[in-house]
Amino acid sequence: MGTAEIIDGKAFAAGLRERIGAAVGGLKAKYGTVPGLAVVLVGEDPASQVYVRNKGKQTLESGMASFEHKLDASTSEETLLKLIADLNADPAVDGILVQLPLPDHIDSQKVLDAIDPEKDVDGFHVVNAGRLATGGDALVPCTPLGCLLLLRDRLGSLSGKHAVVVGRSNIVGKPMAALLLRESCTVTVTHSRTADLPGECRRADILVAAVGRPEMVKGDWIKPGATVIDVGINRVDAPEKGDGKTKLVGDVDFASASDVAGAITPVPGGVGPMTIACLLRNTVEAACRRRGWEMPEL
Ligand SMILES: Nc1nc2c(c(=O)[nH]1)N[C@@H](CN(C=O)c1ccc(C(=O)N[C@@H](CCC(=O)O)C(=O)O)cc1)CN2
Repeated sequence: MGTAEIIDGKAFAAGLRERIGAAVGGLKAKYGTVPGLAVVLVGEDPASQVYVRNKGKQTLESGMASFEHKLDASTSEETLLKLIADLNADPAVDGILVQLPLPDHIDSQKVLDAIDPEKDVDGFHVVNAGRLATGGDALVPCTPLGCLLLLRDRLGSLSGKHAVVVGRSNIVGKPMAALLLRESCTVTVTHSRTADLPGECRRADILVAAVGRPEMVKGDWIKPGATVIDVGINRVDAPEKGDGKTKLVGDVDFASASDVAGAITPVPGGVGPMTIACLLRNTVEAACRRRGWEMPEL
C-alpha cells in the first residue's frame, strides 16, 4: 500500500532502549548505582494500566530501578500530593511520572507542578515548558522528543524546513512546535479554528498530526514527498475484522497519505513505542544532572 517509506518507530525505539541499557551498565560500573524511575497510576483505566506495566518492565530491562505506585481511583488530591512530596525527597528516585489522564476530581496541572522540575521526566512541569520555550536546558516531553528523533534520523538537518503541527495540546502540539523551532524549522501551529486546514497542511515539508481525530488528515492534504509523523492513537470499530472487533488508527488516513508522502509513521508501530523509550532516556538524563554524572552519548 502506497509508495511512502514507512518509518519504523518500533525498531528505532528498540535500538534506543539497547543503547540506554548499555549506558546504564556503564553508569553502574562507574558510579556504583543506577537511575530510578517512579511511576504513579491513579485508578484502573485499562490503557493506562498497560502503559504503566510496560514502563515498569522496560525500566527494569534497561537495568534501572523501577518504583510503581498504584492508587485507588478515589484517592484524594491531597494524598497524591503527599506521595509526590515523598518521591521528590527520595534520593533513589531520579524521575517521577504521573500517568495521565487523572480522575476528574484531581487537578492534573497542580499535581504535575508539584513534581520537582529536576525529576520531571515527562517534561510537563511549567518550569520545563518555560525552559523549552525559551531555549533553556529542559527535560522535554517524551512523545514530541520521540517524533524529533525519528525526523532527525530520516532527514538529518531540519533547518529551513516548513513544519506544520496539527494540534496545540500542552503535552504534544506546543512542545513539538518549540522543538521544531529549536531545530530552525519555520513552524505553523494549526488547530480546530484554523481557516483552510488542508491548505496549511499542504505547505508542510514536515507534517505532525496530533489532534486526536481518527484519520482526519487525508492524502490530498499532503505535499508530495513530505515527511508525515502521526501521533494519534485512536481505537475505532473494525467491522471488517468481525462483530465487536476494534483496531488502532492514527490521526492520518494512512491508505491515502502513504500514496503521496515521502515517508510516514504507521499506527501502531510508529511514534507510540518512542514515548516509553524517550522516558527511559529522560530518566538517565535527570539522574546524570541531579547526581553530577557525565551524560552518556545516546
Ligand atoms: N504521564 C503521561 N501520560 C500519558 C503519556 C505520557 O507521555 N505521559 N502518553 C500517553 C500514553 N502513553 C504513555 O504514557 C503511551 C501511548 C502509546 C504507546 C504505544 O506504544 N502505543 C503503541 C500501541 C499500543 C496499543 O496496542 O494499544 C503504538 O503506537 O504502536 C506508549 C505509551 C497518554 N498518557
